[in-house]
Amino acid sequence: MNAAQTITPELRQWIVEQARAGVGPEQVLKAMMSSGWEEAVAIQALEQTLEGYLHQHASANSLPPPSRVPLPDLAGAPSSLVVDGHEIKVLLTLKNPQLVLFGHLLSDQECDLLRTAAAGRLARSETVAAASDGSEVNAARTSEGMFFERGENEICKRIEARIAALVNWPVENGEGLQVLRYRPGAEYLPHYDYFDPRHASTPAILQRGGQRVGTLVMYLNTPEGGGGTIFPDVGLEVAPVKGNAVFFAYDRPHPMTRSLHGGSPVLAGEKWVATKWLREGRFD
Ligand SMILES: O=C(O)CCC(=O)C(=O)O
Ligand SMILES: [Fe+2]
Repeated sequence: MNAAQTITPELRQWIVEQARAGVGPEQVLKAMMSSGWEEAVAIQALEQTLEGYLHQHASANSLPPPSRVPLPDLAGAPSSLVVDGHEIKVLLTLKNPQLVLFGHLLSDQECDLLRTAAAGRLARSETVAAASDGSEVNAARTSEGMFFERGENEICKRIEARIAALVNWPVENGEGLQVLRYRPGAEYLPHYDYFDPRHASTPAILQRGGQRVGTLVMYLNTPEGGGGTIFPDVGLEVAPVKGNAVFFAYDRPHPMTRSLHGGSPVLAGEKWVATKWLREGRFD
């Protein structure tokens, strides 16, 4: 850095004032350069000052700090990714929420194998209880479901390895696959998948693997009608198509991630999904 151009407290304050007044960083940069700042020094001043400001703002507003999240490698905007010889289509991406729609993540045969393996073990779905420890049956969630242990059988192992490679996240940080079946009329009202920091049961849940930071919902069949996965904050509805999967990541347990989502009511036929939740740390 040019020793003659130091970032004084006055300069920092001026930069923060510009940000508060809604002046874009490009304009601030332009103003700094026209008053004699070298571009590289000005950019550094801007970045350092605004980063510090954002952190202070976050802690003052009790925002949890961000964590690393699982993400596919989409450098070069590929139309497909090959994972272990299996070609997965990239059909749609969103930045906020961080979301990717994959095509053909599972083969028809893999979908059928998972459904068959799960069918005999389905029970009415539960959600985390709001007040006490443990879980409870909830009117917001009218599906039936079951959990496999991680690595429980060959089909789980194969799919878990594919997911880990696809989103660059250790297999050990994944929960066991969950399979859900929705009959006509069944739905899952909009919710967040992270554990609510305000719930009494959350600290105990977080001891095993930390927060959830990503979700992959895989469609195991194509319902005749309804059953899309909705993201109300951005007005997105993902059509449930056998073998496709929607992935979304959330870097902190906060609505600012826009990761609110739900399963809209099935109108005709059944809807089957397998959900994979990814934790910050090892889920042992
Ligand atoms: O069924 C869906 O489309 C969404 C499922 C879901 O949100 C979940 O399993 O957490
Ligand atoms: Fe969910």
